[in-house]
Amino acid sequence: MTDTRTLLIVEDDPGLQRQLRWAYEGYEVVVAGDRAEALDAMRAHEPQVVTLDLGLPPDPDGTGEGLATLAEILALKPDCKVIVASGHGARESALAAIAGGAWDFYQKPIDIDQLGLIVARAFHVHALETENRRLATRGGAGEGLGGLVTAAPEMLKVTRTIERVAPADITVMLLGASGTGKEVLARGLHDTSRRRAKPFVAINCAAIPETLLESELFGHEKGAFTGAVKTTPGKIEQADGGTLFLDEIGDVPLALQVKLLRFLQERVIERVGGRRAIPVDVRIVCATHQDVDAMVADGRFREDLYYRLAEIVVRIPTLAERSGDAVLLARHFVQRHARAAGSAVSGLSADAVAAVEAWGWPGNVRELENRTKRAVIMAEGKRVTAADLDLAAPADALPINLRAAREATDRVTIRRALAQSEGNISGTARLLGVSRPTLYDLLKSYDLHA
Ligand SMILES: Nc1ncnc2c1ncn2[C@@H]1O[C@H](COP(=O)(O)OP(=O)(O)OP(=O)(O)O)[C@@H](O)[C@H]1O
Repeated sequence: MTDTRTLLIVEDDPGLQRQLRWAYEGYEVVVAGDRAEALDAMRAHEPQVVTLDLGLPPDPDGTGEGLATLAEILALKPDCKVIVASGHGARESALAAIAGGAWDFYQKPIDIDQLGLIVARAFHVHALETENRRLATRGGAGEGLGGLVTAAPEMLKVTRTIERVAPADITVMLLGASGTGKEVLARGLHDTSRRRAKPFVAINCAAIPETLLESELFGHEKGAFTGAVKTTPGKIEQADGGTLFLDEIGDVPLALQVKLLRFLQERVIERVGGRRAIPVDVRIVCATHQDVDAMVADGRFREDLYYRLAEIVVRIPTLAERSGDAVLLARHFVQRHARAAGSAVSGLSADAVAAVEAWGWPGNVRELENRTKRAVIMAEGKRVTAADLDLAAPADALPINLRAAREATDRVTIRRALAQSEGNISGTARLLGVSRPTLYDLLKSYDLHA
């Protein structure tokens, strides 16, 4: 971990190199003359900000070499802010550079003061972004709507939509893969609506045999069929005044779809075996992991019912599509399950974080929850490891440089030693063969806690 602000200047003109090297105060300035030197400097110095001349040898009059250098810099260090200098065909090359991930551009000839302002702003933005990432991975984001945990912009957009539609009595259809949190969102919607004091009733239409689904939904009168020993209100009636969540709506058979449609049009139900029309006031939220559009197209789902149910359609991203959420949720579940199990496990090891980030999460949040629950029981140390989560270590990509590799190893080793000595500093220092002050320095610089 370094707090040094390092600026890499990629410029092939020796005169300009000299001028720029001494132009800025407060940064460690490194200069490179071509692509190879620039990449070496990236690995050696890890600059936060780069100024890049697009006209580099062997193509000093074009932009090809500069753009290729830009791509390689960003592949090594995606958070790096690259400011490109364009001389020739300024507009087109600037646009190409921005499309290629450059943060900003300026036009040659260079105005040192103006460029200085752009560079200073780039450092400022980089520092802010780093801090935000640090807070997010520390678990800075809290629980929101219905106990939902997220810090991902993709998911925050969904929760904002839910909050916006909650007060109106419109029907909402949630589309998303299994385990993405459709029921959590439906409950969140109910809790935010004016119906919150009334019941929230959920029914999974796929989990109930077709023959029983009708009476589950609409209820039945005593003697309506063999085994109907007493009159029983259905889920729709139970939800009166509140919200009915129809999960896996795509699994409702066509015959029952007709009855559901009639209820939505007339807002009255008839129990199985009954003759009385009973008025019911419910708000319907439904969900499915199936492609309802395709089901409507080939006649497996009634189009008229679809339009009644889907006044608003909300698509829920998979866990893999929510940037940063897998680690955030893993931390959340580890804490929750550890508390519930009375376990001393308090977090994730570095290899667990890497494995959670690399995993594709085909079973979404439910899979993550199940794995962390099991891992909390399996964990031997204070932190859950990748092995506890039963996740293979991610493929070995070469880290940016030896220093980064050492830091990763240091972190893992320090965490293990801390776990073994149960957070005792003297014990950990002894295990690691370093003095207490050295250990304190390491903990501070790696932002680790005993
Ligand atoms: N963002 C989240 N924050 C906290 N817990 C979550 C989140 N998303 C899902 N969960 C938890 O994950 C589990 C699965 O969520 P949920 O049942 O809502 O998914 P679903 O999409 O309705 O799944 P299915 O379609 O299989 O019924 C639940 O235990 C839920 O509490």
